[in-house]
Amino acid sequence: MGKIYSLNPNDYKLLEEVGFGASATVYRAIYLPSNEEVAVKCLDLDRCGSNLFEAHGSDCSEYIAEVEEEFGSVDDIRREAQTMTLIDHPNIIKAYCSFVVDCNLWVVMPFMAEGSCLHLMMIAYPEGFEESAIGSILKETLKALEYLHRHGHIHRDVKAGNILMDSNGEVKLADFGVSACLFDRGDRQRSRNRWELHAGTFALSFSLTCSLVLSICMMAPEVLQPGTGYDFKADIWSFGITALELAHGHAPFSKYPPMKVLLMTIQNAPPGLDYDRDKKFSKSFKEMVAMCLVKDQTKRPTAEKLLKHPFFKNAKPPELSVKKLFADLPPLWKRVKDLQVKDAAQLAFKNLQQNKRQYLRLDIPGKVSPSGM
Ligand SMILES: Nc1ncnc2c1ncn2[C@@H]1O[C@H](COP(=O)(O)OP(=O)(O)OP(=O)(O)O)[C@@H](O)[C@H]1O
Repeated sequence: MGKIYSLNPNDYKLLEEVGFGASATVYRAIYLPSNEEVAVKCLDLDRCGSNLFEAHGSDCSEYIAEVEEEFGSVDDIRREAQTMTLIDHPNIIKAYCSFVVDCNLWVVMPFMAEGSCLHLMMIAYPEGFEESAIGSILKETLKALEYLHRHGHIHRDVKAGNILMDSNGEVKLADFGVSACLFDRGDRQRSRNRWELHAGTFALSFSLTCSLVLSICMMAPEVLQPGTGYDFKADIWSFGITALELAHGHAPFSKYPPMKVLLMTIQNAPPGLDYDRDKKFSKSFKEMVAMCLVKDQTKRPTAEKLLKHPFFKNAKPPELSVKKLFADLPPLWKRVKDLQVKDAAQLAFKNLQQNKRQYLRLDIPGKVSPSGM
């Protein structure tokens, strides 16, 4: 029997913010009864797809009733949270417990002291990691996918931002906010499918965490195309894109607007590692990525088969190749704070540029035209 965690929010002392996503903020926290370090993911239900909460002010019961009517019962959501607690694999973040606090869902999980691969690249490796670290990170992630697929789950959000690392080099796949159970039947699956809008919008789905999926760069062509079914092979595509993300520091097409990414994913040849430009990477790595990024999903390998590829057979244990990535860096909360400051500065600069453009376009009294007229 695993350890039991209390469902009383007062038993958790929230400390620094260590991550933020489309729908959640993640805190380092102390579980007071045992003085244990944990992570608490606070999902803001207000940011989950609709703005129902705004319409109801602070009346949470009315809000939850409306959520139930729209998306299925909150009991279903709780049941799915239970499934998360049953998942048991060394490369998958397990939820210890979850409960509703006001209009937030709190998910308590192990604290991964080095945060996500995405944050690490943003702070220290803007051009991506070296191949030996990539091999270890991908192998651990693939073991997690093999387990999930074997148990009938599709993760649906495989990306560098969902691969977490601990200070001993351990790697775990996180975020089941958008995972779906292949064995799901009936109303719950139907209500979820109602929220899967394809081409023309972002692929958007509602499940346990009401997550809004904006990770369009990672999505397989069949996921983005209306009317095409998809299965666990969609994770293999995202896994290939994640490999490129780790190799270059960003996903292919990430600088384009979502609609363009959607069209490029459907119409263009699949992205990959370039034999000339990516000289520093081995042939075996390039081949492995090319196997994942095949447009015809039936031709992509299963996770089980991919694990047998020579690229993974030769991968180093993560405590050798991953641990050294963060050897000289400040603690996670400090890195996250630095990123937030950088983001705010970039936003301020963008606004300034926009105001300048507006000023040059508008006929503002007292404005001196560039020609001096
Ligand atoms: N257990 C954990 N330990 C340490 N950091 C974590 C943990 N879980 C999440 N984080 C950090 O918080 C960030 C956001 O978490 P998460 O991806 O779960 O939120 P989200 O709202 O679902 O994001 P998105 O929808 O963009 O994927 C992660 O990228 C990671 O940096």
